[in-house]
Amino acid sequence: MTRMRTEPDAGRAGPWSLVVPLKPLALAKSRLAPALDGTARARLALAFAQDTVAAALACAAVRDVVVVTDDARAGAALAALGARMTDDTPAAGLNAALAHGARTVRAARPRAALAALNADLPALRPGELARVLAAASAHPRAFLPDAAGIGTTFLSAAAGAPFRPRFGGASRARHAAVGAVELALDAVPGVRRDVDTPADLRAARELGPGPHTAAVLAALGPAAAPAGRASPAPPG
Ligand SMILES: Nc1nc2c(ncn2[C@@H]2O[C@H](COP(=O)(O)OP(=O)(O)OP(=O)(O)O)[C@@H](O)[C@H]2O)c(=O)[nH]1
Ligand SMILES: C=C(OP(=O)(O)O)C(=O)O
Repeated sequence: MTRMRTEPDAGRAGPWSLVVPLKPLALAKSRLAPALDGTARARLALAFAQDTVAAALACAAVRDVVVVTDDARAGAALAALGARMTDDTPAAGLNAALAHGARTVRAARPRAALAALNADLPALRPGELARVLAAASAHPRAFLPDAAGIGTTFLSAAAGAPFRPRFGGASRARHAAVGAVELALDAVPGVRRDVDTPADLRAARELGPGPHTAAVLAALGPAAAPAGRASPAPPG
């Protein structure tokens, strides 16, 4: 059964609907296990999602953010920021979750401009996301590779274009193979910096994570991400 909240963001000016997938927190971020126990991983997974969603909602080009998740605690925390929630498709995986989120958006607005954005971008800045969305507007379908250059953190389908998510592992090549245009943008490191491994977490800390992640890292202490600063991300 799908639950949708009322639209707290109805009336926002931006054209883009973002679809943000989020696994149940207890299962998320398993590749951080070498550095962090399950409780810490769940806290960080939620903080990453909060910083991602807060930055997305602060971007003027964004009309609304739809989070696809079965996690009630995460859903409540992200709804409190102004995101809309929809349930996951049971055990069908990431691309099915994204397709479901896209259908949910387009059920109400069939030609809506859509973009998938990973929930693990703790150093996302609204200004960087605005540059990515502006560049994506020039193409029916576009994507941004992750910081490692192997995966994808952002995939768009402009108004009326089909949404063809092929996330998971080496998705950069798959998104190119299905005809999405790779965006060649400098200076959007926060949009590309997904956090999968302890090294990624250190890199995000050096970029400057948002306030939710910074607070969790401070509480976890230096062992969580030894190098770099933990101050909140500056605006823009
Ligand atoms: N709704 C939903 N989101 C998913 C699913 N699988 C992955 N995601 C989300 O997709 C994004 C990218 O996933 P991963 O980088 O693999 O994140 P993860 O699964 O938490 O990390 P690992 O456990 O290390 O693989 C994150 O925002 C995940 O929460 C799924 O089956 N359903
Ligand atoms: C989901 C992806 O990869 P990862 O799980 O490595 O973040 C991806 O980049 O498509």
